Amino acid sequence: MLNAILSVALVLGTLTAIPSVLMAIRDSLYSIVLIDVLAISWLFVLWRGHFLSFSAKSWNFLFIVYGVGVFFLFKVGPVSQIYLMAVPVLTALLLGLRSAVFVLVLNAVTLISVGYAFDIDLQFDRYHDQPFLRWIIITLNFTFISSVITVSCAVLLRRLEESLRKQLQISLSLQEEQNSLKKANEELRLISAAVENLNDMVMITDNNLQEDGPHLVFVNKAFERSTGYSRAEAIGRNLEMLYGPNSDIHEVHRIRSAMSTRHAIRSEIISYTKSQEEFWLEVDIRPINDQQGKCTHYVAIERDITDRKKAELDIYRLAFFDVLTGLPNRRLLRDRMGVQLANAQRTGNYSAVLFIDLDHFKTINDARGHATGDLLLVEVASRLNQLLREVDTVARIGGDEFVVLVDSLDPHIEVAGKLALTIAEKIRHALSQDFILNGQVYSSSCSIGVSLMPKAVQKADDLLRESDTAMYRAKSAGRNQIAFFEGNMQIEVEQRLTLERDLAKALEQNELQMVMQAQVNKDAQAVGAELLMRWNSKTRGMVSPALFIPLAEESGLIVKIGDWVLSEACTILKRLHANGFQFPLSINVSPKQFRQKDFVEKVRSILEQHQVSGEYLIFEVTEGLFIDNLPETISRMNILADLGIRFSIDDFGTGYSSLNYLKRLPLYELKIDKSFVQDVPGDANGMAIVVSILSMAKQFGLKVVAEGVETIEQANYLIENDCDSMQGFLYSRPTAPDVWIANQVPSAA
Ligand SMILES: Nc1nc2c(ncn2[C@@H]2O[C@H](COP(=O)(O)OP(=O)(O)OP(=O)(O)O)[C@@H](O)[C@H]2O)c(=O)[nH]1
Repeated sequence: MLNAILSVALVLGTLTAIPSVLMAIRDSLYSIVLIDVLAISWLFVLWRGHFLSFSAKSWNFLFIVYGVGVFFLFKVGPVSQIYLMAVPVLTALLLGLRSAVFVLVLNAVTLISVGYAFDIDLQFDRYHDQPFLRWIIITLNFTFISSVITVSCAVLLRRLEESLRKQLQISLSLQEEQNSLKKANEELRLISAAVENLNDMVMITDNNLQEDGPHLVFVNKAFERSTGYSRAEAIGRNLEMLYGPNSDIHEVHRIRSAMSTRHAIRSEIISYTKSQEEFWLEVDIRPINDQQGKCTHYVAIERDITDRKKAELDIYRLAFFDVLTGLPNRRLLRDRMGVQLANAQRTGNYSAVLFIDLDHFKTINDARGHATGDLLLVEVASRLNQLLREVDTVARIGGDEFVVLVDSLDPHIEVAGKLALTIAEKIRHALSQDFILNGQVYSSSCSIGVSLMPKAVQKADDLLRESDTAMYRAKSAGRNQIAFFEGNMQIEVEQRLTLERDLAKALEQNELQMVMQAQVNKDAQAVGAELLMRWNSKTRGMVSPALFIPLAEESGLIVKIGDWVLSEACTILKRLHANGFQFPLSINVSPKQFRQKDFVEKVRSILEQHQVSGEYLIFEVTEGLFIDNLPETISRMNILADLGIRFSIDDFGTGYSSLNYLKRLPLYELKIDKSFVQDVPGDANGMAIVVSILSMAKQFGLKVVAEGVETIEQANYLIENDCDSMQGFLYSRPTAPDVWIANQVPSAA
């Protein structure tokens, strides 16, 4: 600022000085010329010189103006006051009010002292007689105006300065804000570029948990790449758009509940792409809060972990499953045994461990090669899996060794042992059926060791050892056997085994025979008869059918026995016909026999062989036949019905009891079980059952035979209610056909 004032003063001073100097020269006023030149030169030196400080320069400049003013006071008079007035104003401008006051005082002193002392003429025409008063008035007036102008200037300057400072501050803070805004913008640009190009999926949702919210407000490129949804398709939809049928519902609930309570959550969940392909996602969801701590959004960072999950699964499979058969291996078996043992100890229910080892497996390996041996092992695994329930475990623990874990059999050890034996029998039977491997037939068998749990202080390894020991016992007893670790159970097994062997022999040695029990109408005339089997063993005497028939079913002997029964029935029929009895014979057909693949063919060939029409045969089947594969059963029944064979449901009302199948089956007759017949006419429940069976049979157009009729009251009740025929001790005991015929001859003839 000072230099600007100096340059203005220099230019204007020079311009003012030129005419002044010329006129002074003309009037020979050389002192004025000298002062003008001196002042302009000094000004020039000050303007150019950089050796003085600001205040020194300012005081020099002020001194020049003051000096010129005082000089003009002497020489010129009135014009000097303008110079003198300029000095305090400039002082206020350059050095502040305090210095300006000093200059004002200096001016006043100069005016009064110089003016009064040298009686300077200032065109003030009054008080010439009182020169001191005159100079006081001049000085006061001058000082007054000069002070007002100086102070005004100083105040103005200060205000200006203050406002300038404020403006400077404002502009500084604006600058700062602009800088931080710029920085924030830059940061934002970088962050959004990073988020956009992240390999992880980033999804941001609003915080609307009502309706179908929260809704997506942002998804990055990785999301579009991984899911196949475009940004436009995803925005506005729910975060759960990625979940599907195999997403764990518990995890979905866990995520929902964390979001509803504004908590962060991490989860792993199966998700779906737009084209419904499954993939695993690791999900990390966090709430985003504003400055007041209120949740405004959620950010979800999700990563495709399908490969990791697959690797985990592969590792798990390798660690816990047998590669060849896919069955659990020894490690998983031991785990499950541990769990089962704990359960058994808690519930008191007995379970069983069956240790199965194939007999002479080495021979197949040696004769047909390892690959065929492997095929056999796979086939064995599949048969075992088919036989057992899902809750049971089938494991392969080495070479040709399999272990079956059967859960919760019964709270009583004897019952549990019997059940375990039945299962072991089923397995032994299943594995002794021929295997077809690569088109060739192989026969095999197995030895089974059984151990029951829990026993005191028993561990998984103890159980395995026990069943293994039992298995070796079965091997040493000749293979294709079952052995129990528990001694008392072993006795049962042996009894059963000998009974089974004796039964097989009984068939060969003609120890089995058929007896006949007539079925009569209301007039006590035979309209049919049921053939019943008897076993008169040479060594055991009469063996109860209740004992040997279930055994025959479990061991599979029932099929052979069934064929024999059919043949026998044909022979008996022919004998009856020859003696003039034209009624049909009922025989029992077990589900196992009925389900044999070649059953229909066998029936056809036996009928042909004996030259007997199917019309004279009634197959009594139980309701259990209709539980599995009903369509196949119906079609087989229809084929047999085409041969003339009729079907009767034995023990009706005691089993499956679904009326649905009655409509769909080619049935001829229902047999009321003797347990209901024995209750009539005394028991209200029994009567209700019998009456309802009779009326239902009528509705379906079926005949009814009542079994186990022993008293005349029972017979009368049944006749009164229109029962077609009766069978029981009241009319005849089961008798050998020849004896029956002989007894009937007089009346039949
Ligand atoms: N094919 C095939 N064979 C195997 C496998 N693992 C073990 N083996 C063979 O299985 C056979 C097991 O034989 P053993 O159980 O000891 O004897 P075995 O011939 O079955 O006779 P017994 O058990 O005494 O009736 C051995 O020959 C092993 O080499 C496998 O994964 N695949």
